[in-house]
Amino acid sequence: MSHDFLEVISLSKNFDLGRGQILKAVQNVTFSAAKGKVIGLVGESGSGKSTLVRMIARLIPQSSGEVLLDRINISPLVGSTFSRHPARRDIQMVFQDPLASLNPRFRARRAIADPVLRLGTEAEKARVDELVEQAATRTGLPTELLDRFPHELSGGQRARVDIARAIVLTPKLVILDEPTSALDASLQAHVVRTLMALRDELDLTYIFVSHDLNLVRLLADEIIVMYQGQAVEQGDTQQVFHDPSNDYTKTLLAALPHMPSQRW
Ligand SMILES: Nc1ncnc2c1ncn2[C@@H]1O[C@H](COP(=O)(O)OP(=O)(O)OP(=O)(O)O)[C@@H](O)[C@H]1O
Repeated sequence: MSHDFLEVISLSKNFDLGRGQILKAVQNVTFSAAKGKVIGLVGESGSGKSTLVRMIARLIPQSSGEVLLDRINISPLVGSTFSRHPARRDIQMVFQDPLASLNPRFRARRAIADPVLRLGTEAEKARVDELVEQAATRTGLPTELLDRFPHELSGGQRARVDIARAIVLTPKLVILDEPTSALDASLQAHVVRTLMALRDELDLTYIFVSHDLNLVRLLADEIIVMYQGQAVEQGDTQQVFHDPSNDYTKTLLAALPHMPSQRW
């Protein structure tokens, strides 16, 4: 039977707010992604995007539902249990603000080496310097910057350190949570081009979380629109943009300035 590389099945998350109040942050979201595809996840603030991707990355447990990566059901594993599982290295996340996610006391070289030292095989650990330099080169970070601390780098360079760290062990799934939102438009375009080149080179699957519908339109093969915890619209990106079925999506799209549908 054919299967998609990533399968998310009816995934839900309830937060107990106390006093009998339950917040349904994510409700029964189902989607799948083939290898090498980019899934764009959009929706307003509070719609459940981060909660959904944090469950997929096994940072938090789901209330119900399943996540399968390459047919392995990883949904029983979370946090430290997942960190010891062989599938852990296959999923990496890139966060919104590298200054917040990078350890200020680690030079870029050490930051990028971190997944190798924690999750790599003995053979990979033995060639950590080579792997770090390869990842830096792949992400367009000049290797002479590897001995700098995060505060000694520009925003674009920090974003590249974060991406290099995510790809150093050549994962299969990379979750990008608003990775370029702290950057200005021209830097954003550079970083996005780098991400697309890496996707092609390493056959990565991306989940790209963004407020920016125009960016998602250019990048994503498929799109999921979240609204109040539910996936209210999902499907082929061009189809969703040309013929949205859901009223909320129609409102979102009507608010967009016209953009040519070029690719990066
Ligand atoms: N640990 C938590 N405890 C209680 N409620 C939470 C928790 N984490 C998130 N929420 C709530 O779940 C809902 C979804 O939040 P989430 O961060 O997933 O949204 P989002 O779409 O990623 O928003 P943003 O674009 O602002 O990052 C929000 O109402 C949020 O307040």
